Amino acid sequence: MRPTDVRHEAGRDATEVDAPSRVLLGCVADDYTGATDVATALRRSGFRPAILFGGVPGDRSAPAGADAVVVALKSRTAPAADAVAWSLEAADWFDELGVQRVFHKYCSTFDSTDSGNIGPVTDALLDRSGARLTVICPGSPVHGRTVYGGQLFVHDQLLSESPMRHHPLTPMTDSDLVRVLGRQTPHHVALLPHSVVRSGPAAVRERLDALEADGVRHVVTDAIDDADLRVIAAATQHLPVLTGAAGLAAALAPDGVSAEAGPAPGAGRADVGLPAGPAVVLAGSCSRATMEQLAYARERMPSHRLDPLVTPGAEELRARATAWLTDHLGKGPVLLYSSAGPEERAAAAKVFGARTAEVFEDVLGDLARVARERGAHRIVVAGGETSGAVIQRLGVESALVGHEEDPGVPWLLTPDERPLALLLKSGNFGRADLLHRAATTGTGHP
Ligand SMILES: Nc1ncnc2c1ncn2[C@@H]1O[C@H](COP(=O)(O)OP(=O)(O)OP(=O)(O)O)[C@@H](O)[C@H]1O
Ligand SMILES: O=C(O)[C@@H](O)C(=O)CO
Repeated sequence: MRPTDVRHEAGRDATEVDAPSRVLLGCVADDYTGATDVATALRRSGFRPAILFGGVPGDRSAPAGADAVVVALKSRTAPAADAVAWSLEAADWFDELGVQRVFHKYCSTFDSTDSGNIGPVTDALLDRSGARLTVICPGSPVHGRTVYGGQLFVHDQLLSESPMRHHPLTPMTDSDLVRVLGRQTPHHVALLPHSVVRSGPAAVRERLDALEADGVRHVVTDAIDDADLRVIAAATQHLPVLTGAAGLAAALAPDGVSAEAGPAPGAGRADVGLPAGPAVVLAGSCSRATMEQLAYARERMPSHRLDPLVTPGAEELRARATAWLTDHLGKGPVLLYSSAGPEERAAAAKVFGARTAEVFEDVLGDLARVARERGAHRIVVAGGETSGAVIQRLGVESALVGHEEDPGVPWLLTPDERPLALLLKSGNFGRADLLHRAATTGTGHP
């Protein structure tokens, strides 16, 4: 399967014929659920995005019919040098496609560590473009992420007070983004305060120019609602590199001029048909929303927990889960999960040590492969890293972006004769019934 053998169009009916189109925007996303989140935001704002998993496609050609391409990487927790190299490779490809703007998509909760990777990747993209300044804009009101005074809020909590402080891979214990990014880059970081954003695009542009003249490279932008993001989008049309989360992407506009007006009503809303057939939910996310969704789903569908205390070896864990899956698949939607709270995670770490996350990702990825081989038509995954492992193991290179099941969580359809429907859910996204709903809607199962 080559990405160009299929149509990657996202905003139209899947039977329409693609006309060649110019790729206006290249987006490099640091994880797979983040890539689907930004692709669906672009779709909402009127773009026709294509999503490419794992890096630049082998034949380097433009996906047919797309005017935005999203390269999904699994680079959020990779060594910084790898994250930089993969992102630059994507940027080189964007150049070949004639792309004029690059968007670096990272998590709306700024998931990163002091060694990267938001700072190093942004610096590398800026160096390459020759631009001297960009914005750092994780605010994404649709997901409850706002920035005020440079402090990142998750709904009504500071980031450092939110459950993100317990994240297994990127615990976020500081809400001050100027400070957080300042530890990831040797360059000058400054704040664009909300009072300036509220003054409109001309005031923002004037402040950005002044900050650039002062040698500032990274400008953390306050944004508390979509109107703020539209102002920022309108004021940064001259910048070749933008960075942020889906909120800013949704404020961009394909024609580059209507950013302040917002998307056309109904843009990108058409539903895609989902294939019928066995459905599997695989969860590795330990985030709060996922835990609530698991509690809801466990009461309504058969489930199996990957529990290292019951099977204290990776192969034993895999074998038991595989046997359970093959026994239950086909009788109705099933759920397999490793997700656990802080205490159970500490217990898991005693069994698997530094390899804990890797073991769960590996086993869940393998279960996806087994499910697909045994006829699953629908795979729902919770967690960005977990989604990366699943997509890699399934060998999926590209997908059509369909309608959103919940905000930021679109259906993806593989361009196969026997399409696979995938729902890659960011850890903290979705309503409590999302996993169950996604596994059952239209399957004839309650
Ligand atoms: N019981 C467990 N103990 C320790 N680590 C676990 C356990 N279960 C899963 N993990 C690991 O925790 C990590 C969760 O990250 P993942 O990105 O999948 O979810 P998330 O951070 O909630 O999602 P997102 O990145 O979309 O917000 C994975 O690497 C997973 O393997
Ligand atoms: O921005 C977000 O919160 C998500 O798209 C994400 O990146 C989760 O991994």
